[in-house]
Amino acid sequence: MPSLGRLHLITDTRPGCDPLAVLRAALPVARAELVVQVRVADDATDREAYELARRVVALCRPYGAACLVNDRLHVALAVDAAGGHVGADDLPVAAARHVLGTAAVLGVTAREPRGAAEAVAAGASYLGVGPCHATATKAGLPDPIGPPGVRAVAEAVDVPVIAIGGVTAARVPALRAAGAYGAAVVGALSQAVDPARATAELLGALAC
Ligand SMILES: Cc1ncc(COP(=O)(O)OP(=O)(O)O)c(N)n1
Ligand SMILES: Cc1nc(C(=O)O)sc1CCOP(=O)(O)O
Ligand SMILES: [Mg+2]
Repeated sequence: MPSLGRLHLITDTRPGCDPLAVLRAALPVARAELVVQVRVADDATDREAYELARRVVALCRPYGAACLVNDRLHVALAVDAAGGHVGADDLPVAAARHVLGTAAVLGVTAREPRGAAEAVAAGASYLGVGPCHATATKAGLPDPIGPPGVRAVAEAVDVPVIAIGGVTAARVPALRAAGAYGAAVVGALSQAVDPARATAELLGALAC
């Protein structure tokens, strides 16, 4: 697997959001440190997911940034993305690896050490671990695990741990100290007044 970027930007396709504008601001700042995960609403069509992913891949390419597709691995393959991300309601990890092939990046959601180790054994390249903090971006999540929960997973696996859920630049140092390799964000960039500056702040925190 090529080296994984530390800052994962997950597209925010809620009404009023402009994920491509946020991406255009973030890319020149983060370049190959950026991983863009194309995530659309569950009721979005495959065609909508494909069109967004196709644009993201094209924007990322000149910067060497990777594009992953959440849930819909056929879309990842169709747009020649670097890989995908799956969780408990998606294809099982081994099946996802089979679909994507050995060279692809495969992210898997893990919330505790045992599930994390199983995901790695089944083919995960990295783990999305959270929710680290409370978040208004996604409903129905379990209680936040905080930096101690991140540490428990990070100590159980040998793949990069990407902290997710309520991540801000101010919260990154504690997550890094707990063993997180990087962080995935929606609101910290999508809701930022100045997404380029917010990108720089997150990257600065992740570099320490
Ligand atoms: C980096 C990262 N971590 C966790 C998730 C959550 O994935 P999942 O549990 O499959 O939930 P949905 O995002 O599909 O609603 C993620 N997408 N990225
Ligand atoms: C998509 C997603 N998955 C999570 C998980 O814990 O599985 S938290 C989350 C949303 C993260 O958004 P924000 O950075 O705005 O908190
Ligand atoms: Mg999913």
